Amino acid sequence: MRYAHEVGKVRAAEQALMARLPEGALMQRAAAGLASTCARLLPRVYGARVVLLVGGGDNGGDALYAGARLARRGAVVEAVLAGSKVHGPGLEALRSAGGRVLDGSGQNAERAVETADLVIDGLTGIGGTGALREPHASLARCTEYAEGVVVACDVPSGVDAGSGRVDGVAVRADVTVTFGTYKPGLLIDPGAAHCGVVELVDIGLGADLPDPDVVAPWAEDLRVPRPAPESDKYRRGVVGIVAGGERYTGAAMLCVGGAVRGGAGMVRFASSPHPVELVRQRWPEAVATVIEPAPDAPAKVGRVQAWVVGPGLGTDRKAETLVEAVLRTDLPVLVDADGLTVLARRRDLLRRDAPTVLTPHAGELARLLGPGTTRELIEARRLEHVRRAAAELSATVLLKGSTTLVAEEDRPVRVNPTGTSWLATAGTGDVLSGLAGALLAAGMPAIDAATAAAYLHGLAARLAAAGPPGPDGPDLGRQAPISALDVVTALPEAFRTLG
Ligand SMILES: NC(=O)C1=CN([C@@H]2O[C@H](COP(=O)(O)OP(=O)(O)OC[C@H]3O[C@@H](n4cnc5c(N)ncnc54)[C@H](OP(=O)(O)O)[C@@H]3O)[C@@H](O)[C@H]2O)[C@@H](O)CC1
Ligand SMILES: [K+]
Repeated sequence: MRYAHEVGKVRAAEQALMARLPEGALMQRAAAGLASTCARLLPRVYGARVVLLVGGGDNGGDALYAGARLARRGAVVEAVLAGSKVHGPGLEALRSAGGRVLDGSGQNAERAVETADLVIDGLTGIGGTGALREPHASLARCTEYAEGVVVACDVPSGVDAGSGRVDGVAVRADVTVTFGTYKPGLLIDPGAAHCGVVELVDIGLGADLPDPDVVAPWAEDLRVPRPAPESDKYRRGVVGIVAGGERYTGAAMLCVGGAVRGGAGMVRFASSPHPVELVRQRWPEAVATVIEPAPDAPAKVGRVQAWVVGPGLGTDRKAETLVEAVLRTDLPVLVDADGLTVLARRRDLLRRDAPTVLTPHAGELARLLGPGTTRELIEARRLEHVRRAAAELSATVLLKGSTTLVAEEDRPVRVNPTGTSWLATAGTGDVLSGLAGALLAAGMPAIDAATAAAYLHGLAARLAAAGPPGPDGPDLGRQAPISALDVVTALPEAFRTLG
């Protein structure tokens, strides 16, 4: 698991620790970690050309002290100072070690950045707010043309450490060396996409840090239920899916596919005649039943351990009757797609005792949260909105997007680390809801089922997009377009990667 803390909590922990340490000791720990990563990234420190981009705060101080350490090992270190403020003792240390200062305004600085063997970005760290101002923005921009390695100090400048938001220009680092704990913005896009490889340097904050605000699981943190020899199909979990209609059948097919390949002991599918016929043909392992939109519909389907309702269902009165009927059961229910649109006008249906999982994209969440919230606002501040949704809707909320987030009230938000840009294609959401429904039916707690489903779904998409693995595994650098059905097909391979 990678743990991330909000900026305020990082500062509080730093304060507490600093009070027990000699002055400047913490910054020296940070600078030592940064310098040692830089030294590892360079073929040879002696004679290497290193450029420091230095802002006016402590982030610039870290860069200056790290530069001084590299200069003492024989690197040729030049600092470009952004603005008139600078960390005085850090600059003094660099100068004493033989480093020099370049004029930050001219083409000199740009050329130095472009041709250096390594650039350290120390413009802004956790103290950066809003879009980068000049000359920071221009300096950040010229790192795009850097031929050498770009290493961000703590946070790529221009990325909001607390949320991952990027307003305007931000440094795109090859490596980010972060101190003490991850910051949420290093795990959540668009910020996460600017970090490259993130290295965490232990500066001793551990005991002073509270519980994390955000966590990102690794494969080994996820446990999916594995059938024991004595498990029959009922014990493995039966998932009921209410999806599709006479006009839209694809969503139902994909949702059932996600559930079948998601390890459900049995899938019970219920809909109107046409989708039922199609599901029988494509997924003979599912038990498909024609239902009328009536309050007793769930009882007619047979016994299940969890429900999925919504994909391709439509949003009319009939759909509303079915969503209501399913939510009135005392079983875990996952609501997706059209079901969420229905819920936006019937939030009263969310008052229930059994777990409810909602899987909206930003547009659907905007409708659910009501007036004043737009899709754009949610896209820009995903962490804040997924938390708010979990609290206001009393549900486990999985917010889909380039970084999928899973939130439950009073728990750290989970960040999904898998996925690919090719996943943003029609029908993949239906696969996800079927898969998550299967895991819910297997008895996983709602937040774990949603987290594991997002992980497996994103991994299956990556495997499908990368094609058959070569001798070194899947080549993720050469991905191709995929369909939602390809994701279904790749699910078994994704399951095999989990312990
Ligand atoms: N505390 C500790 O013990 C430890 C802290 N550590 C390090 O300190 C870092 C935090 O340092 P910090 O608090 O000084 O803030 P920092 O990230 O340098 O940014 C402030 C500067 O940026 C500027 N600025 C802001 N926004 C801007 C914008 N949009 N565009 C342009 N400029 C902008 C702002 O200017 P101002 O707005 O004040 O004019 C000010 O000059 C942390 O990330 C870690 O690296 C480590 O050494 C471990 C121990
Ligand atoms: K930085």
